[in-house]
Amino acid sequence: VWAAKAWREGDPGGTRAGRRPRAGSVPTGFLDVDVTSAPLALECLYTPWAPGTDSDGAPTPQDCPRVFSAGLDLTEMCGRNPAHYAEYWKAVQELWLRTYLSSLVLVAAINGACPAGGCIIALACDCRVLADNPKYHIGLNETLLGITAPFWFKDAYVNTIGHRASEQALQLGYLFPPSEALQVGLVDQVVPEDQVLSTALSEMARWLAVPDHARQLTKNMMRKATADRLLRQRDADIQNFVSFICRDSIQKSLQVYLEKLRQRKG
Ligand SMILES: CCCCC/C=C\C/C=C\C/C=C/C(=O)SCCNC(=O)CCNC(=O)[C@H](O)C(C)(C)COP(=O)(O)OP(=O)(O)OC[C@H]1O[C@@H](n2cnc3c(N)ncnc32)[C@H](O)[C@@H]1OP(=O)(O)O
Repeated sequence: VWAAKAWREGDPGGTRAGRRPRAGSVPTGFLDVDVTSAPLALECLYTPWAPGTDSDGAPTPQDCPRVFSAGLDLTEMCGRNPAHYAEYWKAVQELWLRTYLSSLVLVAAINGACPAGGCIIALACDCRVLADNPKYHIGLNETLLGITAPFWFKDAYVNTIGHRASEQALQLGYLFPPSEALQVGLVDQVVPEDQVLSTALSEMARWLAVPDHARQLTKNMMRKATADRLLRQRDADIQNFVSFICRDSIQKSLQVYLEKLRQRKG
C-alpha cells in the first residue's frame, strides 16, 4: 500500500511501520502494525514486510514475493482470552477505518496472495493492481475457516463487486485468481509481476492529478455511509466478535485450519 503524501514528499521508503515477519513465516500483514497506541500516521502504512528501497528510493516489495498479506493473524484469534480478542478486534476496526477513510490516495500493489484481511485492506484502497500469477488469489475466504466475514468486510465487498457476486463468493469462501478478479471488478488492473510497482505508480499519478480537495470530498461522500455503519456499532461489533470467536466450535475450526496450514508447509 502506497501512501500518496509520503510518495509526493519523496520519502517512499523511510516511514515504513510494523515488524518483519518471522523467519519462514508469511506476513499476516497489517496487524503487525500497532494501531492501538499513538495516533497512527497512515503515511506509515507501507506493506510492513517490504524491506529496503531500490537505488531510486522506491520500495521493493519483491523482497517478499508470493504473499501480499495472509490476512489476520490467526494466532491472535486462537487460545487467547476475551480481553485479548476485544483489543485485537478494536485494532482491526481502527486500521480499516483509518485506511478506508484516509484522505490520501492509496494504491494497493498486490504482489502475492491476498486472502480475507489482506483483501479487506486492499479494498480500503482507492485502486488495486494485481500481479498476473495464477497463485495470487484474492477474496474473502472466511467460510472456509469455519468463520463468518464481519458485516463491514461484506459491505466493502458488495460496494466493490456487487451483491450477487458477493453473496456467491462469500458463501463459497471463493478466492479469485487474477483474471476472474479483474472480470468481477475486485481489482482494477492485472499486470505482469515485474510491472506491478510501476503500474501502481502510474495509477497514483493519475489520481494525484485531480485537485485534492475535490477528490477528498468525493471520496468521503462515497465512503461515509459504509464507515458510519461500523462507527455506530463499534462496541457491539467487538462484543459479537468476542462471543463468536470464544465459542468452542469456532476455536476448534480455527485450530484445525491453522494446523492444516502448518502441515501443508512440511
Ligand atoms: C456472527 C458474528 C461474526 C463476527 C465476526 C467473526 C469472525 C470473523 C473474524 C475474522 C475475519 C478473518 C479474517 C482473516 O483474515 S482470517 C485469515 C485468512 N487467511 C488465510 O486463510 C490465509 C492462510 N494462509 C495461506 O493460505 C498461505 O499461508 C498463503 C498466504 C497462501 C502463503 O502460502 P505459503 O506457502 O507461502 O506459506 P505457508 O502456507 O507455508 O505459511 C507459512 C507459515 O505462516 C502461517 N500462516 C499462514 N497464514 C497465516 C495466518 N493468517 N495467520 C497466522 N499464521 C499464518 C502458516 O501456518 C505457516 O506457519 P509456520 O509456523 O509453520 O511457519
